[in-house]
Amino acid sequence: MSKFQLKWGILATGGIAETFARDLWPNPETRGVDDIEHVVVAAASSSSVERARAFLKEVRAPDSAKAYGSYEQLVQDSNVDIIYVATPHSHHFQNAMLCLEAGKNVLCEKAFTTNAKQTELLIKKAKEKNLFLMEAVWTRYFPLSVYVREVITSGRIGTVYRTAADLSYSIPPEKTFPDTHRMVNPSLAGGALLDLGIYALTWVFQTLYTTESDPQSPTVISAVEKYHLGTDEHTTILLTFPRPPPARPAHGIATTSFLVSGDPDGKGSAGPTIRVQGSRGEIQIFPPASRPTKTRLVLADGTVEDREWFQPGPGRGSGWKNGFGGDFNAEGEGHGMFWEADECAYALRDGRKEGRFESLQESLVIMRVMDEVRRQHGVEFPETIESVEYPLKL
Ligand SMILES: NC(=O)C1=CN([C@@H]2O[C@H](COP(=O)(O)OP(=O)(O)OC[C@H]3O[C@@H](n4cnc5c(N)ncnc54)[C@H](OP(=O)(O)O)[C@@H]3O)[C@@H](O)[C@H]2O)C=CC1
Ligand SMILES: O=C1OC[C@@H](O)[C@H](O)[C@H]1O
Repeated sequence: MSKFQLKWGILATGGIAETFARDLWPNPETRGVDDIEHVVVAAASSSSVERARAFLKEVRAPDSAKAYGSYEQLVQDSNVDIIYVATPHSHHFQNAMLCLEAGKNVLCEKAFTTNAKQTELLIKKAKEKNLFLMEAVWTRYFPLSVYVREVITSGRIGTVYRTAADLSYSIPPEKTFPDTHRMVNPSLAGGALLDLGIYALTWVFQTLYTTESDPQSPTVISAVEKYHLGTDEHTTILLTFPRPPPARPAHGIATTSFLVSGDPDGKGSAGPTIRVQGSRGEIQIFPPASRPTKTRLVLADGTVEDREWFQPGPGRGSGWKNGFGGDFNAEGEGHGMFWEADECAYALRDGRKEGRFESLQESLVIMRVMDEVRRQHGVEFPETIESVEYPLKL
């Protein structure tokens, strides 16, 4: 059987670009996928062509892969099918628009853009150009997430009325990050919400929003503590999802923080970081919410089902370059970014323009929720990165 080969261009050469590109290297058959394959054919760095070249070597791209010293050159490469955008949040709109304008399909890192208006414009451009566009919320594509959604749609836990989800790390920003770092810097659209909170929102949405036949935007109430730079460091969001009567509304509680940890000992001893609660039981997901590997189903009839979700390898994941995440994969374990890459390959092979497990509409609604949280607390970014003007030099 001939395999569909997806040719990737990597835009940026930072921490997650490296992790993602490494995950493209293992043979998909190691995860039971035998009809597609990935190859990195090009990478671009905004700093230098040498950096792009070194990156290609680090991620074991073929010798034929092209290195570019600018993103503008990368998008002109006719051998590239799809571009993975891995710059800071602040730059996603400009970078993804550059790719779409040049006729390239795009997988863009989370958070999709700085604000919802920018996301709207990307969606419009992708539609106009008939291109594939997807926010890289990798967690949605894990077999674990597929299982959780199936537990819900099968009715095993009854009607789901509440999801509480958290992604928090005890990383006091003043001790962990220089003010210029993308995690805290307003000029790079930093803060807990866009970086980590989006995973808590992902779990709330993929359990309360996508399962509804007629999904509606939730109402938003929030509490935010700000870091001295004005970005958020400790955020709690309460969402109410309306449902057509006689069903009752569902509540989502999404929390994120740099001040406390959802997994203090790093072993899940503190318990689940996500609880999806229905009228007949609940499904629990253990930390971290971005890359969980353990679930527990607890039903009112006494059933308890524990499952482990190994990320098949080989592969090596890397955490944040500044060291607080570190390498957290055992040898022989993949990082798990290949599932979203596989989704892109299937979409391009089959002519789909969106990912199956998060529609562009849903990405947009989540961006609107984050806009609303920021609006409620005056969390503002510089005008240039909130701008919907394109092109704009940042
Ligand atoms: N899915 C996941 O698990 C993760 C996702 N992410 C997401 O990936 C994105 C990037 O994060 P991460 O890789 O950790 O960030 P890094 O800071 O490690 O890398 C960002 C890269 O973007 C490029 N870049 C372009 N312009 C700028 C600029 N003005 N300032 C800084 N970098 C710039 C640089 O590469 P170059 O010069 O070579 O172009 C840089 O190396 C974010 O959207 C983040 O939320 C991050 C971590 C995990
Ligand atoms: O996307 C992410 O997931 C895991 C976190 O470690 C990281 O900060 C974030 O960007």
